Amino acid sequence: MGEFFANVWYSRDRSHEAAKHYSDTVAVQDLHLSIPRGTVYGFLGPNGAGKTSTIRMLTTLTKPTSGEAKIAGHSVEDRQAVSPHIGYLPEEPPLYEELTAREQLSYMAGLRDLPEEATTERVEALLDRFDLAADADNRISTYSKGMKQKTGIIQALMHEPTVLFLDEPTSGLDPRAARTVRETIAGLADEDSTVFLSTHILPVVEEIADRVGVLHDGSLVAEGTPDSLTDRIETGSESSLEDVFLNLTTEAEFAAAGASR
Ligand SMILES: Nc1ncnc2c1ncn2[C@@H]1O[C@H](COP(=O)(O)OP(=O)(O)OP(=O)(O)O)[C@@H](O)[C@H]1O
Repeated sequence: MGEFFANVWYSRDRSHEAAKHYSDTVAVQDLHLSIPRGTVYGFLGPNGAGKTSTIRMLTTLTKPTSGEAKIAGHSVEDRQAVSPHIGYLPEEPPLYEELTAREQLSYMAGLRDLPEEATTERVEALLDRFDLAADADNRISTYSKGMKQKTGIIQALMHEPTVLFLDEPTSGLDPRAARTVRETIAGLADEDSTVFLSTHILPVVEEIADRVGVLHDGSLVAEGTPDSLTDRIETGSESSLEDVFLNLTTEAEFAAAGASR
C-alpha cells in the first residue's frame, strides 16, 4: 500500500485548512501531520489540547470543519474506504455489556465481514495473549475496567488494521497487561503497521514511540523523535520527555498569554 499519511491541515489560507470547531471552540487548528508506515507516533498534549478531536477526525467519527485528512491514501470523508484500514480504541471502549467478550468480538467480526475461521483463530490467540480466554464467555457487565480495556484492544486489533489509533491503551491495566500492550504495539510497527498513540503516560511514549508530536491548544508545538525533543532542552541533567512536555506546554501558555495582552 505504500506510504501511510494522516494529514490534518489548517491554515489562514482557506484552500488548505483542516480544523475542528465546536460552535465557538477551535479544538484543532494549524495541524499538519504526515506519518510514514511502520511508525509508532506518540501524540501528546495537556487535557483539552485537541488529541481526541484529532483522532475522531482521523477515524471518520467526526468531520473536519475544514481541511482534509488522508489515511492509507483514502480521504477520511470516505468512511467505507477508510474503515477496513483502521482500528480504534477510544478512552471508553464501545462494548455491549450484555454480551460476552467472545460474542462481542464475533459480532464485530460479522459487521466487518471478516472471514470466520481465520478471525476466530486470531481472536483466540489474542484472548490468550491478553489473559482473557478463561473469562471470554462471561458477560462484559461482570468485567473489571482492565478486562473491558483488553476486550476493546482485541476489538481494535482483530482485523489486522494498517493503522491503529489508541487513546490511553494502558488505562486500567495491570503491569503485565500493560507490558503486553507495549510489546503488541512494538510488534505491529515491526510488521509495518502504524500506531497513533495518545497517552499521558510519558515513559510509555519514551519507550516505544518513533516520533512524537506535542499538541497545545489545538496546534502542534513540537514534533520529532523522542531523542531530538529531549536534546532540545538543556536542564543541566539528563532530560526526559516529561521535562520536554512541561517546558513546551509552559512556553506555549506564556506565548498565548502574551499574544492575548
Ligand atoms: N463534543 C464537544 N462539544 C464541544 N466542545 C468539545 C467537544 N469535544 C471536545 N470539545 C472541546 O474541544 C477541545 C479539545 O478537546 P479534546 O477532547 O479533543 O481534548 P484532549 O486533548 O483529547 O483532552 P484530554 O487529554 O482531556 O482527553 C476542548 O476545549 C473541549 O472542551
